[in-house]
Amino acid sequence: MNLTSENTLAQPVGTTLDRYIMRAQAEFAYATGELSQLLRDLALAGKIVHRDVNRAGLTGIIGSMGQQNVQGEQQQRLDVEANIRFIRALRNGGEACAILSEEEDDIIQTGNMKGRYVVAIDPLDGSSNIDVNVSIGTIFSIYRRVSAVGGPATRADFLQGGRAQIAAGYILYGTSTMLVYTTGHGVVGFTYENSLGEFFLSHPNITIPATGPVFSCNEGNWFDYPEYVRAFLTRCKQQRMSGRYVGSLVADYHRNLFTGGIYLYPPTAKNPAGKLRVLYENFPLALLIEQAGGRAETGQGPMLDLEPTDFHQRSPLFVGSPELMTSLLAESAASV
Ligand SMILES: O=P(O)(O)OC[C@H]1O[C@](O)(COP(=O)(O)O)[C@@H](O)[C@@H]1O
Ligand SMILES: [Mg+2]
Ligand SMILES: [Mg+2]
Repeated sequence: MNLTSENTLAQPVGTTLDRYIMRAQAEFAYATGELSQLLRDLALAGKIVHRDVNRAGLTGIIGSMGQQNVQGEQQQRLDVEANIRFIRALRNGGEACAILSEEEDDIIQTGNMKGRYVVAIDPLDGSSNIDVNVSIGTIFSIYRRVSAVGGPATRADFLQGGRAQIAAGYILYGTSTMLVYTTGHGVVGFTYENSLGEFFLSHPNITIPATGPVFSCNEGNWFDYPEYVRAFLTRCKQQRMSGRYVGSLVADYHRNLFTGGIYLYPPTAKNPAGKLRVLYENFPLALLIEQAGGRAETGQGPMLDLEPTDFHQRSPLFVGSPELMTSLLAESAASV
């Protein structure tokens, strides 16, 4: 037998998401498999949205839907498409009793009354980049319900607070499609293998570098930024850090997670309470970053300590490498 050919033959393809989830589940004696199934349902919808995103220009799922969502934002066709895909997958999966989506005014009761989980979701993040072929994503947050199993979900199920999340993650539809999530035991990343239709383990233990070369914010809002934010950004520039801003939260966040850096969406004149939504953007990304060794803040304290009051509540978001966050907070403290 020619050894070289044996070494090159049948290269292992890696650990599928399914297998990884099963192994992780086996580590928890009390695990019932419901959360595992929920993660699979999200991954399935993610695969379909990956396909829809990839061929949007051919299938005509581009452009505006000609209607607004509860945020007063123009809905893109892919926003609506992705929303339908995730709701359907979670409804059919049977584990989520209710869903809160960026694209829906109120809670969606799935009819899975026995379901023990609720999901808050941003089905398509980075809507302004959809039609220009720039990376976009999906962001999700999972809670164990506090309402009685067997009945409808309630507001309280979604307003438990960021530290009550039992899992959170995102799917990035970029140069490759990746699923990144945490169940409170570190952060793990999977890459989608198109030809096999499977997510494979590619990043077993993601941690953010203590600092990094990147600051990320929409400087078009510069004149609205609080003084301490401008002072911090000025120092970043004096240190010749690089400004990087895709305009898709998931893509900017993902880059910084790997290179080290800081993402800032401060209050602006247009969004005095901040632009990004607490329940399906800020909380899930804050849980992930803390699990990866970074920090997330509102400007008034840790993001995960914010007590949510409304489904589509917004807040400022500052998130990234611990050392950069510490110096931003020092700037803020000095400005008081
Ligand atoms: O255009 P701006 O003001 O910089 O805002 C961009 C931000 O808004 C968002 O597009 C908001 O998310 P959605 O696309 O899900 O509404 C973020 O992805 C992005 O970081
Ligand atoms: Mg978003
Ligand atoms: Mg969105």
